[in-house]
This record gives sequence, structure tokens and C-alpha cells, in this order.
Amino acid sequence: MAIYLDDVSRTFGEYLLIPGLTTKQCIPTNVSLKTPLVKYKKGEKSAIELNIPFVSAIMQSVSDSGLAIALARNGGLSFIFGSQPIESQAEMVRKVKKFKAGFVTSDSNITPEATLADVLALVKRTGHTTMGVTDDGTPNGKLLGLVTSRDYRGEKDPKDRKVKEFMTPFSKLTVGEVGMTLSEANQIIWDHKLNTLPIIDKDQKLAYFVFRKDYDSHKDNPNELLNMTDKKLLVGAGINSRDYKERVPALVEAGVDVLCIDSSDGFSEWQKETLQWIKEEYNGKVLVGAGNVVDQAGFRYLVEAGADFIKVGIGGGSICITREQKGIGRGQATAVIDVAKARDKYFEDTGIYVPICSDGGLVHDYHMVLALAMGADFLMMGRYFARFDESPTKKLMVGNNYVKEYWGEGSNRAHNWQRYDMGGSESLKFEEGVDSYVPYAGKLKDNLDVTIGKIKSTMCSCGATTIPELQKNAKITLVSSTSIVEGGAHDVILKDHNR
Ligand SMILES: NC(=O)C1=CN([C@@H]2O[C@H](COP(=O)(O)OP(=O)(O)OC[C@H]3O[C@@H](n4cnc5c(N)ncnc54)[C@H](O)[C@@H]3O)[C@@H](O)[C@H]2O)C=CC1
Ligand SMILES: O=c1[nH]c(=O)c2[nH+]cn([C@@H]3O[C@H](COP(=O)(O)O)[C@@H](O)[C@H]3O)c2[nH]1
Ligand SMILES: [K+]
Repeated sequence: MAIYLDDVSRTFGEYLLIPGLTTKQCIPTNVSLKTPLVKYKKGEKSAIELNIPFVSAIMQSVSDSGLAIALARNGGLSFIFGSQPIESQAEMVRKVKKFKAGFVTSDSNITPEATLADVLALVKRTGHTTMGVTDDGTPNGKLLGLVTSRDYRGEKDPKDRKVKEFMTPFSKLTVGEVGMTLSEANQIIWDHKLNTLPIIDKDQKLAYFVFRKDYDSHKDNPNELLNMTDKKLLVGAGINSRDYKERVPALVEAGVDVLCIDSSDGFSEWQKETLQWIKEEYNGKVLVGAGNVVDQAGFRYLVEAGADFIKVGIGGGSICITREQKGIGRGQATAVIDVAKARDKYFEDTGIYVPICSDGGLVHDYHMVLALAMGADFLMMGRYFARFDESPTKKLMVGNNYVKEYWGEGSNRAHNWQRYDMGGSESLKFEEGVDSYVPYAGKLKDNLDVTIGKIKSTMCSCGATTIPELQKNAKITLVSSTSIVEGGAHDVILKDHNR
């Protein structure tokens, strides 16, 4: 006979938190949202700790290098989507690893033999008036001079004048050296009243420009998620259980910090083999999460196969139709609560703490606190991040509102059919996700600041200044459907319908 579970599958909207004692120390500025990303032994620390408990979904419409940079700069981490060719995914990883706040690779470069006409054409093309003059006209060629709009008169000067005749030559330039910090570069800019500081290497090759006007937007960000040795931003990448023997080496070579096997259903021998291959091939040095699972058996299976964290959630995502299509899944809250029990039991048995990630279905900011309180160590979100400027998709006007596109990895749009190719039969192909719009919400940082503010405030109400404290002490109650009505504005005539 089939096994019937006693508990009902429930989701976050069916619960509320009951406040605990808020002490005078319990104020938002004292709240830390630091949380482990990968497994660690009792008494030790996780090799990667997030500064905020957020990771972005492994999706084409969410996690490219642009979002990865923005999120890591704010303390979280992106997993670059894997449903693309290996080389383009590796290139996105490289782009994040190369990023240095305030250090810009020059996109306007020219040779000394070029003419004023070439300069004017380049300004038109890039929109930038500062250009590096390099021996070969590339962004990293030997630096021979600088051209800015103050070096020529576009209307009056003869168009065939050579760059070398009007550029500021290298001998007259103030330059910085590779390895200097942004604040050192800014000090030189300030002392010499410069607009641009070229940064060169020991062979006089141009590496970056630092611009005076960027100073304000690149002040040190205390929350940045960095590798403390090389100061590079951290980045993750999604992989699958098919082409991992080619994909993983390319991603590791590109400098990826952590991988995650991306699947709707991770309780499989495919994932076990993938984990074992990676752990063996790299002597346990490459970090890799697995999932998704929704119960204790799935958690245990993947942990025993070597996973560094476990992702929880089937069918709860905003663009998900897996439950409707395949009839598999579990209410997200119930899944998190159940898997958290398995994690705690495993810790008790072995002294190894394997973090769990709640993936999909988080709609309101308070859902995030609930997920953490129920035991999630960090949260994966797609819809939330898809709404921001930094996500890779187009911003459009639909009706009177700005929206951004957002589509599921299992939707037709993602062209991810090789994953459904179970034996080559065309008839087995069906969609498991939708193509949709989400309301445009502006810059990631602005939204994140509000969300984090709310989370910290709720944690203070619960008397917790850390996530482990919240997990240990939270009081959670189920709500009836009538009390959910009571929780919204009710029995009044609202003035502003766009609330
Ligand atoms: N979290 C969720 O609820 C859902 C997520 N998704 C997303 O959609 C994307 C696709 O997910 P899936 O379809 O689950 O991808 P998948 O590649 O894990 O699974 C597709 C099918 O291929 C099989 N398979 C996997 N590795 C294999 C191998 N080496 N040889 C032969 N067969 C193999 C699987 O058992 C499954 O039947 C992912 O990005 C996933 O995150 C899709 C649906 C639901
Ligand atoms: O059933 C599905 N069909 C899909 O096409 C699909 N694409 C992504 N995902 C999963 O949804 C998560 C993002 O969920 P949210 O938008 O709710 O944050 C993601 O992190 C995934 O776990 C999918 N699920
Ligand atoms: K399975």
C-alpha cells in the first residue's frame, strides 16, 4: 500500500510569527543576516558565508553576470544559469570574477596613427569621450597616451590630424599601478585634480581606467561578498546531471566558487553520480549543492552522496506548473520544515551541518522571515530578482505599467528541451513552466534595502539578532482563512487602490 503522510502540505501564507521578548539590544542595526552556504563541521565555520541569506535562481531570465555582480556587491550570491552553451556560461563567470568596483576596462581605444575622424566616429559609437591610446588599439595594449574632448576641436581641426599629434602623451600622464586599491586610486585623482586615472601593469599595458565621476557609486560596500584573499566577488553556477564532465571543468577553470545541480527533482541516481564524480575529480575541493528535494529521505540521499548544501522545493515557484503537469511536489513551508528536521538530525548524528535553501514561492518579504524561522539557511528567488534593472531581460511598457519579462526554465521559451529528452522520444516533451511578465521595480539595491529592513525589524520583534537565534526561538502559528482576511485592510473604503 502507498505511504500516506499525516501532515497537510502547507505554504508560507498559512503561518504567522508570534513576537518574542525584544530586548534593548535587539535593534535592526544589531541584527546580522550572515548565514552558511556550504557544509561545515561542528565548531568550524562554513567555507562560504553569505552576508545576506539570498541567492538568485538558476534561470535565464534572472542570473547572468550583471545580476551576479549586483547581488554579490550587496552580500548575496547568484548561480549563473546553466541552460546555455558551456563556453558562454564560463564567460559569464569570468566576467563576475574580473569585476573590480570602480576599475573599468576601457571600451574606447585607438592607435596613435588613427585620425581625428576616427576619434569622432568612436565617440559616436561608444558615447564615451575618454579614450586610451594603445599601440594596438586594444583595451589592454601598451598605453601611449590619452585623448579626451579637451584635446581637439571637433568642428575646426582638420579631420585627418593624427591622434599622436594631439593626444596627451604617456610622459605627461599620471598613472596608477595594477594592485592599488580604489581608495588609493581616488587619492591620486584628488591630489592631481584628474578626471581619469589609467591603471597600468609593469609592462605599461593599460589594465583599467578609474573615473572621478564614479567615486560616489563605488565607495566601499561593507556587505560585499568577496574572496578575502584575492578580493574578487563570489559567484556560483548551475549545472545538470548530463554534461557535467565537460561543464564543470570549464566553470572551475573560469573561477567559479560554488556549483549547484539544477533540477526539479534531485532525488535520483543521476545526481548521486554527478556529485560523486565532482568530489572524486577535484578531491572534494569543488563545492556543489544538489536538489531539489522535499522530504527527509531526499535530503539524506544527496548528503550521503556528497552534497555541500541541499535545495528544497518542487512546484512552488511563481512560474512553476510542475505540480499541475506531473503531480509531484509539496507545500513549500511543509517541505522546508521537514527537511530542516533531517538537517538537524544529521548534524546530531555526524557533527556536520549541511545548510538548506528554500527555493521558490516566496512572495512577500515576511515569507522570507518565515522560511528562515522554519529552518532555511538561505533562500533562492527568481521572481523577486527578475523585477530589477540588473536582471537580463527586457523592460517593457504593458498597458500603463513597466514590466520585465520572466520565464521558467521548463517553459518553451527557455529552449531547454535536452533536459526532457528521456530516450529521444519527441512525444515526451511537455512544458513545466510559463512565460510571463513581472512588475518592474527599479534598482536591486533600493529594493533589497527595504526587504532587509523589514526582515531585520521582524527578527527584532521575535527577539532574534541572528538567523540561528531566529530558528531556535521563533514561535510560529497556523492561521485560519478568516484570520488571513483580518490581517489585510478590511471593512474600510480604501482611498488608494494601487496600494
Ligand atoms: N523547482 C521546481 O519545482 C522546478 C524547477 N524546474 C527547473 O527547470 C529546469 C529543468 O529541470 P528538470 O526538467 O527537472 O531537469 P533535469 O535535467 O534534472 O531532468 C529532466 C529529466 O532527465 C532525467 N535525467 C537527468 N539526468 C539524466 C542523465 N544523466 N541521463 C538520463 N536522464 C537523466 C531526469 O530524471 C528527468 O526525468 C531546471 O532549471 C529546474 O530548476 C522545472 C520544474 C520544477
Ligand atoms: O515548475 C517549474 N517550471 C519552470 O519552468 C521553472 N523554472 C524555474 N523554476 C523554479 O522556480 C524557482 C523560482 O521561483 P520564484 O519565481 O517563485 O522565486 C526556481 O529557482 C526554480 O526552482 C521552475 N519551476
Ligand atoms: K526522483
